[in-house]
Amino acid sequence: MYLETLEKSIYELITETSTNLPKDVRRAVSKAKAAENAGTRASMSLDTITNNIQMADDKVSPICQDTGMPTFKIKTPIGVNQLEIKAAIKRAIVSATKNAKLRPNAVDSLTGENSGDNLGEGVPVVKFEQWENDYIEMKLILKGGGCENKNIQYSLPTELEGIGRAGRDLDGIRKCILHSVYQAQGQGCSAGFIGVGIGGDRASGYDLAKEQLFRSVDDVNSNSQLAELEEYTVEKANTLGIGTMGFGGEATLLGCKIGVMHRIPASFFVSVAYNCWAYRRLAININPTTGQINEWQFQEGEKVEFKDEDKVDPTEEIATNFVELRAPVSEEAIRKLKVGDVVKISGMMYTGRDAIHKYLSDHDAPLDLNGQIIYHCGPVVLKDKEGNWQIKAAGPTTSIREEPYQGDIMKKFGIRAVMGKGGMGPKTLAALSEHGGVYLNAIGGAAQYYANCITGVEGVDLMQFGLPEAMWHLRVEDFTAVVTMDSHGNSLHADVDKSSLEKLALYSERVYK
Ligand SMILES: O=C(O)C[C@H](O)C(=O)O
Ligand code: SF4
Repeated sequence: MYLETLEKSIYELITETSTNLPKDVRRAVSKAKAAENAGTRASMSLDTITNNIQMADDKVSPICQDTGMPTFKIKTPIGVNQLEIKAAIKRAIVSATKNAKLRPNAVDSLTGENSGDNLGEGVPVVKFEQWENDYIEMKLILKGGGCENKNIQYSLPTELEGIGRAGRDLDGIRKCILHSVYQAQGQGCSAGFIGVGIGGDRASGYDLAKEQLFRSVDDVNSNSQLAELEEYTVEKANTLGIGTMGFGGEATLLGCKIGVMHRIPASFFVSVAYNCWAYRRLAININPTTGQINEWQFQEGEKVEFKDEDKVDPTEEIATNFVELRAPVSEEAIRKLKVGDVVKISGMMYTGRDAIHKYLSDHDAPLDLNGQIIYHCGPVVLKDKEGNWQIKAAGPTTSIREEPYQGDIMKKFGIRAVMGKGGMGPKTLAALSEHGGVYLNAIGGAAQYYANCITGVEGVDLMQFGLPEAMWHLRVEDFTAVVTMDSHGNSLHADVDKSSLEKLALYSERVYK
């Protein structure tokens, strides 16, 4: 009975973490929204984000389609069987995946094969400790890949772009932390949160950084020097002008938590774990005799509900330069689009992410892509009772990973628009000019919001790459995104990068003597 109840408790923890954003995070997002100027792209993005948070909660569906690397940190009283707990975690993971609370995310690194059930070598991550308390504490974080890719580790002393030399002292640490926010730009779905680990070695430094992500957004560091640095970082990072999704704006960083540990003389690491706004982490206290949940953590304070009064139609706000797009799109129509335009797509689009881009670079496409729109997305899908595919969550993925392939593929197949998040680099920008194409930025993490714009799945190709990586043929209606790179050589991402680097340089002067 204990084991059954324990599995049920863990299943509940997974479901809540994936679908119901913690109260402290909601308050931080709500505060950011209040600080953003109405009518801007940043405030439109935050509206989409808050709508999405509410939809995920109401439907008990994933907030973001990337349900991340499930990471459990557990403390047990002496005598509790940890092997049984690990086995129960695995069973709960398999059921949560089956019920589309988690996307199948475990991929064999050598063969590329998706295990389909979120189990694999080293997945999930489960770490145990013992303690003297008489209950089990189980913490879970679902940290997605896009923000994980923006983690950074500095080895001091070092020379940093924009902000200059970072020495082996508190001021050098300060510079690394500010630089970490700059280098993430919008790619980790800003506005984000950072956990920082000072000291340790490369592995324990990152562990310490990630441990900080389990602190409450509103707590105050017990080390007064670090408390000051946390506050300083949030204040200054929000002057960099990166903004939500890197569109520019006031809200760039919603929280900074710093931990410190000893190091060995030759090493001095500052490790930064970046977490997107979809900051999914919760914890439960479990009765070790019954397996029942005694208490949920992160429950202090008000739960902000993002209800109807907040639901602004994003297209209404910036209606002046809003454009309808329906594939196949002509070169002429694409060349009319400019950075800043908001498009509303209806009709067909096709998903393609890492495996598809590599495949298309040396194979034919499974269908005619001339004039079509490619969406960088790995959705959560579920087959219904009639055997039809249902899209359960479908936000964009980080596009920059496709930079080596994108331009060539657009030209090879006549693709006119690619959509994802975080922007792309100079090679794609040049191809957009040459060929007549645009890059569209969708709001990262808004997986429920976008799933709602998908009216049907009309086919799927290349299933051998696994569900998230397959090419899904999606019929959509009023799917909204912003043109952030156009066919005239303009890139909002390049502009925001440049201006935020200039602002970062303003913090080169020593602050800590
Ligand atoms: O894998 C995904 O769907 C998204 C990923 O978390 C990303 O941010 O790029
Ligand atoms: S898509 Fe964005 S919100 Fe979702 S896991 Fe990746 S970084 Fe986070």
